[in-house]
Amino acid sequence: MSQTTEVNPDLVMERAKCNFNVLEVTHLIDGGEQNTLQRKKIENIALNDGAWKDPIGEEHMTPKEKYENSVRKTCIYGSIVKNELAELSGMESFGMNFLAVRRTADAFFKEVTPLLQQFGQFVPTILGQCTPEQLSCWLPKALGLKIIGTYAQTELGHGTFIRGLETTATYDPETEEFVLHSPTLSSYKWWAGGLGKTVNYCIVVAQLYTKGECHGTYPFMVPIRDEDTHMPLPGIKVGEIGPKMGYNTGDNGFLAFNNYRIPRENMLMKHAQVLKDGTYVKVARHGKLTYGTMVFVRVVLVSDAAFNLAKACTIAVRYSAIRRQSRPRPEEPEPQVLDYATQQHKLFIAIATAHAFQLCSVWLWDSYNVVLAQMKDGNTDTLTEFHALSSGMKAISTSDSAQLIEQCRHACGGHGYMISSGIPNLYNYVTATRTLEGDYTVLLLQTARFLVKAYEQAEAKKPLTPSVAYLAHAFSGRKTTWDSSPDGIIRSFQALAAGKIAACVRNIRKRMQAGLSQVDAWEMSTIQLVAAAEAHSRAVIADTYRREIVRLTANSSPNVKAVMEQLTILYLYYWALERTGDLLMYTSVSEKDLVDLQEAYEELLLKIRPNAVGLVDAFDLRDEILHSTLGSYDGRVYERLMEEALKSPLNKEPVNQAHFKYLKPLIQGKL
Ligand SMILES: CCCCCCCCCC/C=C\CCCCCCCC(=O)SCCNC(=O)CCNC(=O)[C@H](O)C(C)(C)COP(=O)(O)OP(=O)(O)OC[C@H]1O[C@@H](n2cnc3c(N)ncnc32)[C@H](O)[C@@H]1OP(=O)(O)O
Ligand SMILES: Cc1cc2nc3c(=O)[nH]c(=O)nc-3n(C[C@H](O)[C@H](O)[C@H](O)COP(=O)(O)OP(=O)(O)OC[C@H]3O[C@@H](n4cnc5c(N)ncnc54)[C@H](O)[C@@H]3O)c2cc1C
Repeated sequence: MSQTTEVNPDLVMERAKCNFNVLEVTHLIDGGEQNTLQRKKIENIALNDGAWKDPIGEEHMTPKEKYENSVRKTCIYGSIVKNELAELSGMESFGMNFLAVRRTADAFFKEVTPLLQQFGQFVPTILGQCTPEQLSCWLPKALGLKIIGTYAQTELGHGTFIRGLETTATYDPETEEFVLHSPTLSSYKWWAGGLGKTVNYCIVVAQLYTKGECHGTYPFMVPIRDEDTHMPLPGIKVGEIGPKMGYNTGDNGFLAFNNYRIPRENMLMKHAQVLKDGTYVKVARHGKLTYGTMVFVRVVLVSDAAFNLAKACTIAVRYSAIRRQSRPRPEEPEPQVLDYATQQHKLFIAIATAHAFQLCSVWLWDSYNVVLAQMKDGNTDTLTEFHALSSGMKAISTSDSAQLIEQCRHACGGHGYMISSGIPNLYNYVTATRTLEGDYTVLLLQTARFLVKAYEQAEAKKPLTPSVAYLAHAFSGRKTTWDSSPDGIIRSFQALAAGKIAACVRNIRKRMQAGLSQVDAWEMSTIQLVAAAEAHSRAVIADTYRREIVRLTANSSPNVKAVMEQLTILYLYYWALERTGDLLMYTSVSEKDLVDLQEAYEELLLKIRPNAVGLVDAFDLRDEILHSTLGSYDGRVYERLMEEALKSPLNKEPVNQAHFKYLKPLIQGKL
């Protein structure tokens, strides 16, 4: 942890007040002491020589300078973490090295590296979609950065509806090549990260045509720029899409093909093949295995949501400890804003949520590895449930994380609005993750498809998979009895998810009986279906968080156990209070129970308050990674804000020329 000599006295006081061993919680979050040591080792290698520093503040650079600076730092960073990147050669290796690379990358890039997609999607797609021969050809090149690539699926006209993509890959048996073509403006590839200027290769998702028949979308490895001159190859039109809310150093791009030819071997053929004569051979047992990269990235994004939220609450809690405002008791000094109950209400749920998502992401990752292992043995039975689960968790974690990061900004008042606070960049990054890799609503509707089918299984008394086992109790005809214990609240969350799914099924059936088609009845019910999928995903998250904390703290010291338990219960109370209407509908909760719950919630905030700074210190986020004037370990907030203000190019001269050119003539009435 970085410590400067002078630490703000309020933070010194807060750290003295903390009653648990901060390092023990850090180990818990990292998944064990060895992981913490390994992470710190990589952080030291990547950060200690200051290579992440910018010549001038990135926010003062032009877009072109920002991009070039980001490429410069990518090359430095890539050479520093070369060994760790090379280890990403198996999807199972999403361990501490991957997470440490992810964390340290944020010291180098306030927005993103143009090579994000090289490791976020290009390498994972090679790993998941290639035959062994293709893998041995492309993986070493991609991992060794001999080729730089991205993943171009989305088009100007379609992102969500993959089956609607228009780019075509038509097999020509005469030359044993695929001809890639963009027939319309809406078929232009759009969005792929790094495509604008950086990459020379691209995995392109296109509609496969052979022998006059369309076989759906498949990925193709496509060289788009000359490996020597980096010029776009003939038949390729490529460029950058322009300024965005965030990701501005990521050169997202567009791409179009004019009857562009690639060898037959460049179709990624793990799940289907086109033989030399043009015969199409389907290998995969499950129709959606070509969507595998998306499933992988959705799992990664849950961990990313946790990490970014941890950063935001570290900033906001440390700042709230040093910020003093208002004088409710005239005889006393102004309190730290962290002492206001409303401030605690804004912030402590953010800490608890960061823990919840972190633990869920590890659990989801382990479950994913089980699914992958089964698929290696040819068994795809669990993929459907996993797709529903990962879709729901990705949707909720990215959306909640973005909302809570914004709440952290509110908690920092005016200074939170400064770019130098670090929060705006965090928000701009995370809010995009709600959309990319599958939009929030769209993914929850995928979860809902699975839930409706699971409900029908339960109704028919057929066996249920673990994440929906609670549906077996949905047919008792009685409201679930309210019980404010943690297990009782989780049962209530499951009851309201079950109630909402049942209501959806009833509505769909009613509408179909009234003459609507299945598609129309489903469409009319989608508002409720999204709510049901949200309730289900929240029940899974609450249950997983609680179970994992109980398991992980079984041998913890008493105070660590206590504070971890308090956060878990806070999470449960918070969401119960957010959903009082639903609880009244689907459980026996009474008005008095809810009044008691609100009171218990407020008391819990008071109990957590002395440990708040210790809790965010336990995330162990180095100042270099936080990039925040408000959130540094030493709490020298005002000094840092002033230092940053003086870096503004407008402060380089006492009077700006605009005064003489425009204002003075206006003042003198000469305009
Ligand atoms: C040197 C520097 C180093 C720096 C290192 C840094 C390292 C950092 C690492 C960073 C990590 C991550 C960064 C990631 C950045 C990501 C950027 C974003 C990239 C993108 O956005 S890429 C584009 C993503 N696009 C999407 O997600 C599209 C969303 N749409 C879909 O997923 C689907 O099309 C759909 C909406 C789900 C519907 O598809 P479709 O119409 O074909 O299917 P149906 O609705 O008809 O359903 C049929 C049937 O299939 C089931 N199903 C659907 N999808 C799946 C699936 N994926 N798996 C399994 N089953 C699936 C569905 O449930 C139906 O089943 P049923 O018939 O009901 O039984
Ligand atoms: C920063 C960023 C980086 C990206 N990087 C990449 C990349 O590297 N490669 C790549 O291929 N793509 C990339 N994308 C694209 C991204 O995957 C898509 O934008 C995303 O999947 C959403 O699709 P869309 O834009 O088509 O939204 P749309 O589907 O057009 O969504 C518009 C609205 O319609 C709603 N909607 C759509 N379909 C339905 C439905 N069936 N039912 C109900 N509502 C619906 C949505 O909920 C949303 O409210 C990136 C996007 C962003 C923002």
